[in-house]
Amino acid sequence: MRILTLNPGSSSLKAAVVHDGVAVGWAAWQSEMSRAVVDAVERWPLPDAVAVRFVHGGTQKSPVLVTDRVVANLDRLVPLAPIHQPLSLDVARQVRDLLPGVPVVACFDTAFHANLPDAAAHYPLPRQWTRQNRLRRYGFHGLSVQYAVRRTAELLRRPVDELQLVCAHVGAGVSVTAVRGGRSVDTSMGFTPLEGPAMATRSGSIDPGLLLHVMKTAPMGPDELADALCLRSGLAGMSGTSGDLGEVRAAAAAGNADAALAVEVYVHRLRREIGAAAVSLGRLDALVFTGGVAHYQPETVAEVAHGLGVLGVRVGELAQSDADRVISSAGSAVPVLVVRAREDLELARGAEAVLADLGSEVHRARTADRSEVR
Ligand SMILES: Nc1ncnc2c1ncn2[C@@H]1O[C@H](COP(=O)(O)OP(=O)(O)O)[C@@H](O)[C@H]1O
Ligand SMILES: CC(=O)OP(=O)(O)O
Ligand SMILES: [Mg+2]
Repeated sequence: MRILTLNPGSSSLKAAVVHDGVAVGWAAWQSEMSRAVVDAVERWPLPDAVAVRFVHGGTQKSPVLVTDRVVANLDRLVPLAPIHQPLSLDVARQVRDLLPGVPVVACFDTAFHANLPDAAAHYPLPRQWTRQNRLRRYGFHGLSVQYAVRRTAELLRRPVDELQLVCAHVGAGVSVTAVRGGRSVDTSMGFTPLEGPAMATRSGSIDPGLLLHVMKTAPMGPDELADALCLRSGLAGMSGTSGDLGEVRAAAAAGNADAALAVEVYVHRLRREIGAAAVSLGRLDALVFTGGVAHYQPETVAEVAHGLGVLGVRVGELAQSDADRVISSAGSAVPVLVVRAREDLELARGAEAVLADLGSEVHRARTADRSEVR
């Protein structure tokens, strides 16, 4: 079965064709996103189905076939993922128009975290707010984490059920998840993908009291505030350069003190979240890094890992490599791995599962029809 996978992230749109579980074509767009879907559809032969990544699926626990009703429901979640959800909706709408008759499946980042323990899922806020607004930690990057966990189990030759690990997804968005026996038990992103470590252009967690102070001293509307926290903060906001860590590092090396501080804060906050995730587990069997930064910028992974001796982590010098691998030194009490983010494979699995369910529903309906006739 050929699945076209479309993964709109905050800094790129990635497409892949996955044939019977194996990726056979890739493409990525960092700009001109409006042309990206047309390009992707024209580039490869007609697929059996299309899978689209949606970061927010609310309380949805598994992928679903995209219908007009599903689109309307996902549209309501736009305010909870303002820099991702509109793009995914746009991609799904375009692909349905361009490929009528080809099933489109929505796969959700949030699904992997749908069964978080209560203590991790709840915010200590007034009960009425929580009920009225369905406030909870949804968690994101679930498709990436789910793949990284499976790949880690393969590389360590251990069953997923037995592994307790921390997975840091370090891309334009950054999150840290604690996974016990293949299930998410805590994660740094929350009600929206704004909580947690500092990110490319997102602030990550900040003191809510600080926001109250800013709102009093320099009043602004919710849209302006959202713009500042989602697009003008993080590495970009602190350094005054860009959200790309490679560029911020280059600016720091050229003597830009703001850029140097931005990298320090970024690394510090990521370590802090890894420590917090580790204590949500009974023991730490592995620490896994995935995402664009983990893949392309090993110096950042090494720098983060060097500060994690308290967790029994030891990592030496690292070179860039395309291979998924264990990067910890021989004496490390905890294996550390870098695994390429493969949301494409997870998206294809989701689409295949939905199509298989639809196939068996049709089969059940036909069998029921026949027995009624008899
Ligand atoms: N070819 C590359 N060389 C160096 N760094 C890269 C490269 N590609 C991606 N990155 C790093 O990864 C980040 C994007 O990560 P990614 O996981 O692809 O983001 P997203 O999926 O959110 O768009 C970039 O900001 C950059 O820091
Ligand atoms: C959830 C999220 O932040 O995704 P991305 O890193 O792809 O922007
Ligand atoms: Mg991404």
